[in-house]
Amino acid sequence: MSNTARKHTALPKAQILIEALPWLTRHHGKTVVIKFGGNAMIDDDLKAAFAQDVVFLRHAGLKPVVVHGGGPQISAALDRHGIVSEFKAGLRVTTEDAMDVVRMVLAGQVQRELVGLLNQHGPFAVGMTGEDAHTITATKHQPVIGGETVDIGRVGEITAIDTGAIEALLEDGRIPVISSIARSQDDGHVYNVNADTAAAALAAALGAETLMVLTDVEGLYEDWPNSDEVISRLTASQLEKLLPELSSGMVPKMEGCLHAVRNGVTTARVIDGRVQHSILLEIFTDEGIGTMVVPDGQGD
Ligand SMILES: Nc1ncnc2c1ncn2[C@@H]1O[C@H](COP(=O)(O)OP(=O)(O)O)[C@@H](O)[C@H]1O
Ligand SMILES: CC(=O)N[C@@H](CCC(=O)OP(=O)(O)O)C(=O)O
Repeated sequence: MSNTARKHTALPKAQILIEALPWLTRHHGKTVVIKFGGNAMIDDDLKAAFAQDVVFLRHAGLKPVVVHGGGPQISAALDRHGIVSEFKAGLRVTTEDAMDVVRMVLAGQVQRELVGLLNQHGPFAVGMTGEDAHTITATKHQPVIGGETVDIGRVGEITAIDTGAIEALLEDGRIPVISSIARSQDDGHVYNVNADTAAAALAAALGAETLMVLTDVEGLYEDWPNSDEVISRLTASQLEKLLPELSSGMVPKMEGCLHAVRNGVTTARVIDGRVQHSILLEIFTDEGIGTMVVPDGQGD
């Protein structure tokens, strides 16, 4: 191929990079908390593409922080240990024995895998749990279901976030990868925290620009499970009205998005993690591809 022909074939690629420039300019130096849900970790290609996207953001001058889930992986491990998985109010009933398995799977398996994938691109990822350096502190969560307080074991309600360790890592150019386990403020043990809740609390405490929640649906469906019409944008107040109608995994996700935008985060997005490079797709589309939650007063 001649030099001129080579230049011509490269031109569309240059144009694509330039198209991303406004987004990259707006987000330069900003912190982005990305929650990777266990249900979105479907196959190796998808996980590898996720790692590429996160490293891309890091090289583009953003500060990505990864918070990961692992619900299905925990359920499979509990099953192998002969422990039955039960959820109440969208949260896993976590006995002392189950807690050991939760910690082993999140910190020893899922987090290690993501750290390994990210570090194929350079010495970036550092794995930690909310226990480390008092990053996440919690007390026993006691949900009220049907008017009664229910004991769901070692499930934590976040009471404090210390962003010191994460900020030091970001300052050093690293990518923190955080498992949703909290230290207990009550005893010497640990608590199981829903990963969406942990990601939202961290996004707010870090003053993140964006919270991106990658899951296994296109976004928030308007009338789930009857229709697949995705709500593309909603304000905090609109979301608040909708919360009582939501079910299962969407409850902590949307409560988290609401908490984030009510506490300084500019946008919270629920996006389809089953789509390869879904994070980069957000950069190239103005409104994004999933559901975007914005603070009140922004186009409502
Ligand atoms: N209104 C809704 N829109 C989309 N999904 C919903 C809705 N209500 C409940 N869901 C359920 O929430 C699930 C996502 O939450 P979850 O299973 O906890 O995923 P993750 O592992 O990514 O956190 C979806 O797969 C869907 O079954
Ligand atoms: C208290 C509670 O329910 N904790 C979750 C933590 C993992 C998680 O949230 O994983 P996903 O994001 O993949 O759902 C659990 O035990 O499944």
